[in-house]
Amino acid sequence: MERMTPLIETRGLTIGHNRKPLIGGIDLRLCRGQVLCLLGPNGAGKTTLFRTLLGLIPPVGGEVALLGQPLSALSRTDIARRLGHVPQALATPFAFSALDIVLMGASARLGPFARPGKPERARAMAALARLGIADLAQAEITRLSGGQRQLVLIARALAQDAAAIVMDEPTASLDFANRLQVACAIRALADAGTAIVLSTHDPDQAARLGDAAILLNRDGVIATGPIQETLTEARLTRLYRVPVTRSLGTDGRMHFH
Ligand SMILES: Nc1ncnc2c1ncn2[C@@H]1O[C@H](COP(=O)(O)OP(=O)(O)OP(=O)(O)O)[C@@H](O)[C@H]1O
Repeated sequence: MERMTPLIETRGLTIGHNRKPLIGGIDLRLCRGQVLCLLGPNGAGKTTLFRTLLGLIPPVGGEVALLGQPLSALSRTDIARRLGHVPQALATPFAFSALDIVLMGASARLGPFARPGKPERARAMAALARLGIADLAQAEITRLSGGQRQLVLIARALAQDAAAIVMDEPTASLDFANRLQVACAIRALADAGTAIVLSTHDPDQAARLGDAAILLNRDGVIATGPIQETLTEARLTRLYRVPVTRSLGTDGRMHFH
């Protein structure tokens, strides 16, 4: 029974700010090992949806459940146990080490005054190792490349031991090589069981990484469902309000122009 409980589920969710609805009718269901890609033009409401899923702003209507529990009944620590967060970029001027940053995730379950101990350090190191960056543990975060910093942020979410992670444009500021490396790391996490919701402005990336997609613009939810059926020419044209064509590469993957 537990295996069937979605990690994230929304029912009739309306998101918005200060009780003013932005988008309604959001019905999501995300299970173990799935990657759900959120696509939409600037200002559509992707960050607003993430902040709602994380319990940082209240829904204007409808419900969010994490592992079957209504979000409204969960404390911040309970939410952190269920849902990790990878922001677009790390905004810190401080010379934290990569390990310091990941320890923040590993300590998310501790009380506000508890100090991380051996188990938290072990969890943090294991998360760095899973992303192939254990050798960067002592490196100063300000000296890492954008791609390495993004992997550290993903390791921080992983060290939280949450079953699901939301990622706000995790590859937005990265060059081509770093984008591929981070995308591979994300897919590997999902293949190992983590559920991931990510926003992206790149339909090719969504086609490569995603199992499902949700398309949002100011008109609302344009489509949601399995990736192949959702990323159609007609729907992307409607989403972005420019003509979009879809082709199949020699690798069998969908590409969009
Ligand atoms: N704190 C806020 N208070 C009121 N309105 C806000 C607030 N934050 C965002 N908005 C508005 O909500 C709408 C959706 O913004 P949001 O940041 O969720 O879009 P987005 O899809 O993440 O955009 P982008 O792709 O540019 O990151 C925008 O019109 C924005 O101006």
